[in-house]
Amino acid sequence: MQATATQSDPIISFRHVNKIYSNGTVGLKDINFDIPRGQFLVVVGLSGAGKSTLLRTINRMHEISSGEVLVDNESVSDYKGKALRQLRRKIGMIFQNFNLVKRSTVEKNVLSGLVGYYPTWKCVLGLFSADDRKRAFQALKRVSLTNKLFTRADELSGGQQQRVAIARALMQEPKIILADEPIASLDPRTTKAVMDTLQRLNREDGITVIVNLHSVELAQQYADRIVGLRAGELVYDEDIADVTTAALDRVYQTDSEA
Ligand SMILES: Nc1ncnc2c1ncn2[C@@H]1O[C@H](COP(=O)(O)OP(=O)(O)OP(=O)(O)O)[C@@H](O)[C@H]1O
Repeated sequence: MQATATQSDPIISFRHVNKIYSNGTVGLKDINFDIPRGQFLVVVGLSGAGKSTLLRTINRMHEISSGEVLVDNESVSDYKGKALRQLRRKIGMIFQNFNLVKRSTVEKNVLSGLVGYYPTWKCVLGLFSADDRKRAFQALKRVSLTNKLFTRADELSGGQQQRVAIARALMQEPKIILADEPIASLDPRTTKAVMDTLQRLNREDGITVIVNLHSVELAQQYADRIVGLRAGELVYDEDIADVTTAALDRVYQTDSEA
């Protein structure tokens, strides 16, 4: 079944991907594009354009209706059981609302990134090895938060919580990070800290990063490439060198204006 992927193969490919929700809403419409390894891709579009849906088809948080999503040349729809858990391990996910256990310490939250590696009961009981604790510390070092190891998550600022969420994702040693509006609830200064952290992981560790953003300005600042969705369709796809604000604005036209 496995076609071994080489470095030059795209890490993710969308082939005629359609997603229709059970209530009939079209989430994605014939999406076709490849994402090269190590790219920092930003997805933009109006609210409801399909950005979250697109991201969530990659780790199968959402099932597609037809077409294929390939990760490392393999169709994610074929993954079951252990293979699906392994797929999800190599894909870290960052959410707008951080998804931390607020009453737990930063260290425990970061260690919970190992949930795909340990039996769940071990995670629940907090039975982690000294080596894993060291890894958690290293992950926190990458996001500059080692001084908060034993602080409760709900005592941190939003930006710090998001960096804990990134450290948690790093415990999976991911090849891909999906970030769904990671800075939507942050102020400009903490936004920069979070985006800089994602950029560093992309550049230094070669992690492929895919970020959904509302801000075109931020997209232009951080992306290697920007794709734009409108009503579930891919209507824009440019490398950053070719991005113009005027062309990007068209992504934000409503159907009546388009
Ligand atoms: N579980 C669901 N059931 C039915 N329709 C859904 C579901 N989730 C999303 N949709 C619809 O699919 C379309 C795409 O939604 P999606 O959340 O992917 O957009 P988005 O671009 O991420 O929006 P936002 O920027 O507001 O997060 C929208 O019309 C939305 O209402």
